[in-house]
Parts: sequence; structure tokens; C-alpha cells
Amino acid sequence: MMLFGSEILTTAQMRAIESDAIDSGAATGLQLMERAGTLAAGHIRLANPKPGRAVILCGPGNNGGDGYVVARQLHHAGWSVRVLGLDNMPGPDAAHMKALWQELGPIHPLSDEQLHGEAPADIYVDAIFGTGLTRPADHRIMAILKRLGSDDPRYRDKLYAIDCVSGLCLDCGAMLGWPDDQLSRAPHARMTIAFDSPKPGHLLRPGCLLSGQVVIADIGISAQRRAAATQRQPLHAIRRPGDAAPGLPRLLGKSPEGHKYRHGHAIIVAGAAGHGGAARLSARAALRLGAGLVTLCPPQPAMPEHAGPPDALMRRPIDDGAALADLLTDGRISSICIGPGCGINRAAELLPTALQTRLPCILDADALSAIARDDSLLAQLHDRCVLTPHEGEFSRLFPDIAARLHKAEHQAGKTCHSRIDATRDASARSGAVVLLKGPDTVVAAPTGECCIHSALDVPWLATAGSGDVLAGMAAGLLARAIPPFHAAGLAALLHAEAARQFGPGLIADDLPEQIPSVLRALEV
Ligand SMILES: NC(=O)C1=CN([C@@H]2O[C@H](COP(=O)(O)OP(=O)(O)OC[C@H]3O[C@@H](n4cnc5c(N)ncnc54)[C@H](O)[C@@H]3O)[C@@H](O)[C@H]2O)[C@@H](O)CC1
Ligand SMILES: Nc1ncnc2c1ncn2[C@@H]1O[C@H](COP(=O)(O)OP(=O)(O)O)[C@@H](O)[C@H]1O
Ligand SMILES: [K+]
Repeated sequence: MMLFGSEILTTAQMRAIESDAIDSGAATGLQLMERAGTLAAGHIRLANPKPGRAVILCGPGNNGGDGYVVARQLHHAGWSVRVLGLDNMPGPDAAHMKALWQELGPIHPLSDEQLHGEAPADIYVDAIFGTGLTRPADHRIMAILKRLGSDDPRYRDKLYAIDCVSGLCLDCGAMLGWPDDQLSRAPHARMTIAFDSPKPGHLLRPGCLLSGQVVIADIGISAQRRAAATQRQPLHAIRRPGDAAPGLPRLLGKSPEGHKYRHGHAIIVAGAAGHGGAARLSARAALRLGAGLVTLCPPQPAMPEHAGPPDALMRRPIDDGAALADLLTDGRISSICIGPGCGINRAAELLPTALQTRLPCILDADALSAIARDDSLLAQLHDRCVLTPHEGEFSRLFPDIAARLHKAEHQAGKTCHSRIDATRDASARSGAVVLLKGPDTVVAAPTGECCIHSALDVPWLATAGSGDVLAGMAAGLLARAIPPFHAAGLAALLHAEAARQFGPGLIADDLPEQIPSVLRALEV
């Protein structure tokens, strides 16, 4: 699907692919390490064309091995290199790389005192821990990491991380041993050079906030990755809109011979008087995304509140389940959105009717609260439903799954349950597509398919009503017969792009109005 870019690999999958490459004779471990370190050095040099002074921090394992290769390559490129490393016996590949470095220069102790005693450098390379981190770093390494994350201008904006910032769990994005309130003092890399494929921790918070620019170095194991692809549950990053073309214009465009009913009819259920704004935002978004018709359905007493623009919007009062059932006998209706401004009781009353039709459904806000308090509603969900919870709603819907996300045991390196695992579990349990909102939005389908959308650069999306617009966008896409998993991912992409194009000062009302320019830029 044109929506999805790089595959994202867990660390176990990455290790398995690496083993396949070695076992098949495609490459030796030493060759992979040489490529990894050489490519990392290349990216560092591209970002810093003039040779300067580098301090390379090498840990006890293969991540440290990569670091010794970086040190050698920068040295040969004319850099003045200082290496700080551990006095341990690493595995054979890293030991070999360490020995090669020792032919060129000394290894100083890997300690905070040594680091801070060094003359200031132009860059610092973090090759302490990579995918092999199993527990929080000890206090000696912690002191180094705190130094690198400090406000001291000697270290600011100079950090290059090999595979990841040390301490990061690449499977879930957590920083082992770092309480949430201290994360601002964790090392923030300028660039992370990762190998073959991004890992979940590069895209999930807080990892994505600490990784800087993530560049992916091709170490020559893509054939092994592709060969084993069907054995993995698919997990992809959603591309930026510009990269998602050329398929998107065809998907979102309208054919010359189409008429409005060809483009679907979305029903947006609204709530009691005084709460109509949310549903109207959803309705505008559904219209702007090209649903052929959109009907807003408040209860009768709230009808006057919806008299204003947009005139393209149809209104029809729905007072109860029977009225909704009557409306839904119109076979041209192709999606329903329930939740924004709906009221929990009203959502609870209308949901069984909506779900019985098996029409594509967006369930947001109050609909999620209604489902959270009534297991029988959860049991009625189906695979054409899309749930769009933020973290609070997610915790109410799936308290046990959410609790595992924040378990302290993970800080001890024992278990790891990421936002991806949580969203997948929620989707499997509910039988619906689940979109867990945030700057690192995760979408999962009951089939196990999953994708991540990064919107770190558009924090202005955190504004009242922006979720209502997202729900409406997804409703519009569902109305146009885009399958639920893709409709959800695409809504996340277009929503963020609308915010990106508008920029600071954004309020939710601006988002639907920005859709035409987003579509134009996509050449729809
Ligand atoms: N998997 C692959 O395909 C490749 C991996 N490479 C590199 O290898 C790295 C993984 O290497 P390793 O598996 O050796 O793991 P790491 O080098 O990330 O670190 C693990 C080492 O540190 C120890 N350790 C773990 N947690 C610790 C803690 N809290 N305190 C003290 N010691 C701790 C482990 O016992 C082990 O010796 C990757 O991140 C990458 O940099 C590259 O060389 C290229 C290919
Ligand atoms: N810091 C952030 N950066 C990027 N996107 C964000 C951020 N915070 C929230 N969002 C996005 O904004 C939307 C907010 O939705 P929601 O929490 O339901 O708000 P509301 O209920 O006010 O509409 C979601 O799409 C979410 O992914
Ligand atoms: K590292």
C-alpha cells in the first residue's frame, strides 16, 4: 500500500535476520560490523564535512564494536579521535575491531571523569549500548549519559548515537532507568544511525524525542529481511504525504463519471443542544475529504443549533435507536461516526443499532466512554469499526492492557510491552481497528497489521476539537469505501499534514479548511 514506508523491525527480528545473513554465508558478523561502523562514520562525516575532534564512547558489546570501527574510520579521514572504552573482553567481532583501533590509538577509561576531563570535542559518538541493553545502565554509565544530556554547551547538539541513544529500549521506546520527570536530562542525539530498518523505539516516545534525525544505513541484509517477511506480523511507518504519492491521488481523487452517491454518504451523529461544535467539526472534515453526502444527526431539540453553515451539510433529527435504524435502511449510507459531542448515554443508546448494520463506523470520544462502561457493546464491535482513543480513553477501554504499558518491571528490563503491542492487543480483543492517538499514533487491525504515524513536528495538533476532525476525516474516507485500516492511517497522515501546512496558531476549525490545499499539494 502506497501509504506505508519502511518496515519496522523488532530487535529480535533484526537479530534473526542478521543470523540468517551470517548462517547463509552472505556476510560474516565481522563484515556486518565493519559496514555498520563505516556507514555510521560516513553519515557523521556528511553532517560534519570538516574533520575535527571526536570523542567515541564504546560499550562492552557489539555496539561498542561499531564504535571502534567509527573511531578508525574517522581517524583515517583526518579526524583527531579519542576513544573511551571498557576494559572487558567483548565478543570476537568487537574484540577484533577493538584490537584494530588499538593499533592506531589508546583506549581511555569509559568514565564521566575521563569524559569531562577531555578537551572539548566537536562531536561525541554514543556507542555504549545498542539493541543488547538488558537492564538500566549502572551508575558509572548513567553519570556519562547525564553528562551528555546536560545543558553544558560542550555537549549540546554534538551527540551521534550508534543504533540508539544508550539506555533506550529499541522495542518500546522507553529509557531504562530514567524516571519520566528526568527524561529532559537524558541524552538527545543530533543524529541516530540505525541499521537496515527503523526499530519501534526510534518512533515511539520518548525514544523518538531523543533520537534526533534517524538515518538508516543499509548493511546489506535486505535480501534476508525480504526472504523472511511473510513470517512477521506487518509493521510499517506511515510515509510523509509527498513520499506516499503516486498512489494517493488515485485513491483520493474523483473520477469524471462519478456522481455524489458513488462517493458515499457519511452519517455524523451529534448530541444534545450546546454540544454541537464537535460533531460539526467532524462533518466538515468528512465533506472536505470528498464524501459525496454528509448528514448531521442531532436529536430534534438540538436541530436549531445546527442551522448555520456549511450549507452543503444535510441535517436530520435522530432521537433514538428506532429513528437511526430507519435512517440506515437507506442502502446508500456508507459510514457512521458516533462520539464527538454525542453524550455517553446517547452513544450507548444508538451504538447497538449502528453496529448491527455492520456499516463502517468511527467510534470516538463519548462512544468510547459508552463502550468502556458496557462490555456488551465491546462484544458487538466488528472489523469495520475504527476506535480512535487517546491515551485516557484507551486506559478506560482496555485498563489491563494499558496497565502493562506502564509496568515498572520494564524499567528493570524484564518485560517490554510497547504502544504497538498494546494497540495490537486492543484490536485483537475488540475485533476492530484501533487508532491510538498521539504524536506517535499507532494503528492496528485485528489481522495483526500495524502502522505508526509520527507527528512530532506538529504539536499544534494538541488543541480542543482536533480529534473530532480526525474522526470526521476517517468517516469521510470510510464513506468513500477505503478499507478501515487504511482509512485510519490515511486520516492520521492527512490530519497531520493539514496541521503542518497551517502551522502555529492552528485551531481545530482550521483543519478541515486546510484539506483542499493538502489535497492540491498531493495533486489529487
Ligand atoms: N544485529 C545486527 O544485525 C547488527 C548489530 N550491530 C551492532 O550490535 C549491537 C548489538 O550488540 P550486542 O548484542 O552485543 O549488544 P550491545 O552492544 O547493545 O550491548 C550489550 C552488551 O552490554 C551488556 N549489557 C547489557 N545491558 C547492560 C547494562 N545495563 N550494563 C552493563 N552491561 C550491559 C551485555 O551483556 C552485552 O555485553 C547493535 O546495537 C549494533 O550496534 C552491528 O554491528 C551490525 C549488525
Ligand atoms: N503533541 C502532539 N503532537 C502531534 N499530534 C498530537 C499531539 N497531541 C495530540 N495530537 C493529535 O491531536 C489529536 C487530538 O485528539 P483528542 O485528544 O481526541 O482531542 P479532542 O478530544 O480535543 O478532539 C489526535 O489526532 C492526536 O494524535
Ligand atoms: K548507542
